[in-house]
Amino acid sequence: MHIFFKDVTVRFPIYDAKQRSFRQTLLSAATGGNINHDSKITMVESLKGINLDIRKGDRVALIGHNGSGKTTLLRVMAGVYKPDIGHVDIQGKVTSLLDSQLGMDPEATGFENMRLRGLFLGLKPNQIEGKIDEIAEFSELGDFLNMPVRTYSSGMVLRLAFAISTCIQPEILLMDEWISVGDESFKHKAEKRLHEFVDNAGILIFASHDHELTNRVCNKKIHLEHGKIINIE
Ligand SMILES: Nc1ncnc2c1ncn2[C@@H]1O[C@H](COP(=O)(O)OP(=O)(O)OP(=O)(O)O)[C@@H](O)[C@H]1O
Repeated sequence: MHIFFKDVTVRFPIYDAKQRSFRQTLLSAATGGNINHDSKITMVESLKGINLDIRKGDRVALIGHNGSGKTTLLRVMAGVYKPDIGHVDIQGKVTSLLDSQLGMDPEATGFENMRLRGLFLGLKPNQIEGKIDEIAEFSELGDFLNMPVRTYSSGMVLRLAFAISTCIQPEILLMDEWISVGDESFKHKAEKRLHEFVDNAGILIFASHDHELTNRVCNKKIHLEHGKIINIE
């Protein structure tokens, strides 16, 4: 089990308002699309030459100011973005809590979503049935589990997503700053479950602005600034 990054760079093209305007698109179509604005495309480099070697048992905090590249890095690990330059090698099954709505059907109930996400996580239907009670209990959502997920608050969706995603032992768990969401008692419960997960030796990657929390949970801190790693401690 490992996460290995070699000189990873991720870029996003930024289109200015002029290029995006309807009039410009029409004009471009009317001239056979010959007006080329490529030279005006600005690229933002979200990650610049990132090198990482993360191994089994590592609990890693990604630390940095807004826009330093934490989310982009997590999304590359989750396979959402491919590097424009460089190479990524991930050994192990990645479970991501980056976007709790991802893989949830808002029209389906909490119970139905447990089954859906369970399948998505690679569980067999009978394995999922065996976990339903535990997930329901952990989520503390009670009767809401019979209601469509669109009626949930964002904290409730997160509880459900966390309960489902951690009902199996994930190998690599990616999280955004979700832990600050939810009430105190749920936070403690979630943290206890995370400790159990880490004790069973997986990899945890965690973006956070909360120093006290990262000191308690993580054994490695990666400091990012303007898309670059400035320090690993
Ligand atoms: N899809 C995108 N299109 C264009 N630029 C992007 C995109 N995603 C990220 N960026 C840019 O990349 C940089 C890093 O963003 P990222 O979201 O990774 O930062 P972050 O450290 O997670 O910030 P925060 O703490 O605010 O969540 C920022 O300058 C951002 O504007």
